[in-house]
Amino acid sequence: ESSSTTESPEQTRLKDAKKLLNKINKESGLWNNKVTIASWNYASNLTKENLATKVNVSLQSADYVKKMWRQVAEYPWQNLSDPDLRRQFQKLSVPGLAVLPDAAYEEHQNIVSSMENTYSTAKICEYKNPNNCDLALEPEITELLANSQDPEQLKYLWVEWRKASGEKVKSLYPRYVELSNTAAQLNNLSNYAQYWLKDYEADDFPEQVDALWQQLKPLYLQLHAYVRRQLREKYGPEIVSEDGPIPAHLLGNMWAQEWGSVSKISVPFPGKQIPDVTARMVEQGYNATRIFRLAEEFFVSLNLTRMPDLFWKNSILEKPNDREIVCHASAWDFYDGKDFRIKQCTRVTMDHLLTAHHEMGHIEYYLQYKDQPIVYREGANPGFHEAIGDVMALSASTPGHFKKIGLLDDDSVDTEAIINNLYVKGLEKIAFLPFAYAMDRWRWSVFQGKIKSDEYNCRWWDIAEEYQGIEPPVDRSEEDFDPGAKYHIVADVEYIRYYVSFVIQFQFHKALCERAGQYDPQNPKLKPLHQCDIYQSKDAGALLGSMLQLGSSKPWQDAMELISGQRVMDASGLLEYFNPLIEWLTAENQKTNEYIGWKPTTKRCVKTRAELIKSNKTNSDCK
Ligand SMILES: C[C@H](N[C@H](C(=O)O)[C@@H]1CCCN1C(=O)[C@@H](N)CC(=O)O)C(=O)N1CCC[C@H]1C(=O)O
Ligand SMILES: [Zn+2]
Repeated sequence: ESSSTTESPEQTRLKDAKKLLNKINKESGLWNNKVTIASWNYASNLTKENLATKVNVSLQSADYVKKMWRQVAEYPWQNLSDPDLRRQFQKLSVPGLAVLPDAAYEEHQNIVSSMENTYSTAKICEYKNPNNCDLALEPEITELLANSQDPEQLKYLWVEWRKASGEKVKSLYPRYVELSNTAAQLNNLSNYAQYWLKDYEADDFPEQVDALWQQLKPLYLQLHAYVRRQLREKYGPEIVSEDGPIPAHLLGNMWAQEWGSVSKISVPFPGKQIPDVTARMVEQGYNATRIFRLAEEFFVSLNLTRMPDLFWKNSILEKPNDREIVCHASAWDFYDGKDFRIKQCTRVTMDHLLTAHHEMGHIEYYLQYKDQPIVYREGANPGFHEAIGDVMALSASTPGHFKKIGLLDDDSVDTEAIINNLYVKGLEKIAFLPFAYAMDRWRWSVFQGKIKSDEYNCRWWDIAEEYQGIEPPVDRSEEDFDPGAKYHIVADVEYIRYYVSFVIQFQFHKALCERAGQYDPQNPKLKPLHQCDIYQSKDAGALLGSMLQLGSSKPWQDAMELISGQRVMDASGLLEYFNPLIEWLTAENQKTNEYIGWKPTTKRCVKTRAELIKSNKTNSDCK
């Protein structure tokens, strides 16, 4: 008999398309879950067996992805009338590394796992004590680097870590680059840099990033000049020059990516309180669970979703003492709408309290978009995912909030206290920008073939000097591989997402503060942006939640408009937040007639170490 509904051909096509997408969504959800479980098992117990299982499951999943990819390629989805269905098919048509031929995919998996394993298990000997060679990056080396004020010890830690990590993976990197680029080309993209940049849905995204840097660089130059002076007064002009780059080992962080540790020797008004709550956390008996419960309480106060029971059951919040794991903190989505975890070798410090908020921001995003199709269970762009936890921390780490939760006594907001607070925040947020930019400026050039494998290290230092104004504590050569001393390089994780996050998190902060009634754009002086705390604002939580629920179902420009009313990244939030600090630093640098910027480094980067030894010998001869 004739069909009861007079379905148009287009309606039939849409129905078929939805059926296909539902099938793929179910299957890919199951495969993602299996792969994530195997990856978690390896990352939380670095054994050969767990690696074999992880690679094996990844290969099986890749077989499914290739089949699905061919099915999508043969399906006429491009002219479907429904833009949302087209967007889902578009994302499915660029599945990533899994479309490499099996042998190549297995090799890529093994190379990245091997580099990450080397990094995660690397140990060095204690300074001046070759009997103890059991120092790991977390917590030992990180804490020594943050707290030591012995430049020779700092230099030792900086050099030894690079020998034990980057140098060890140097030989693997060219093949990783080659395989990654092959995978990109199979995805119809010219190279792996293009593959990473596709998630930002803007052909001019590198230009957008550079435009923001041009706007923010003046802030960085003022902070850099002031910190260089403080370090020169501390360590002397022999080590810290008046107008050159800053020696990287003195900045309290293995990669000079955030300089919070130097606040104690350089804060503008030493008599005034610094909002470093580490001591109070230790005094009050904080432990890992209490740190994460505190972070959770902030999200719940906004009426966002609390952590599921499974989160507390399955997460690893402390470094185990019976096995090797990847200690670098991370958040995990198991794609079943129920299982979400954090793995963090938590220490009782303010830095780890902020990291806990960062990681939980990822979990909250996973929870908010858990009912989206699998292809949309991502950030609006990767920078959005990195920003959420930090936005919470911008409120949770104000002196006013710390006082509210009993971690700080003096939350005075006189000018000097404000400058101190903004200085500590600036060492975390402003110092980070050129580091994050440099990370992918180097990698984009490597993937685009502009940096060859025989110049990896010296070009890395050219870029670090150009953007960060830092120099290595000792001469370097192409026998070193300093990029490989940073987690995201060995773990195949794109980094411009953090640069984007550190700009847009202030855009989000400003929008949420306004929605919370904590900030008036007509009268910003009433409650300055840097004192805003959105804690317990259900209105702010509702606005944020509505953006998070989108996942990547809409272009990020739509998500940005929903939360902030703008459709672009805009540094004005960051500039307004730090304005009092920049004015103070500029005036201070003028007073001391500080050289703003840096002249070329005198440190060398050459082909071989032999060249350095030879030239050092000739130098000492002629002295
Ligand atoms: C400490 C933090 N660890 C990452 C993060 O949380 O982003 C981990 C490792 C790489 C990706 N990742 C994840 O957890 C993802 N699964 C989250 C997601 O994409 O869903 C980190 O690396 N940070 C924090 C600020 C600067 C940077 C650094 O420390 O250099
Ligand atoms: Zn993150």
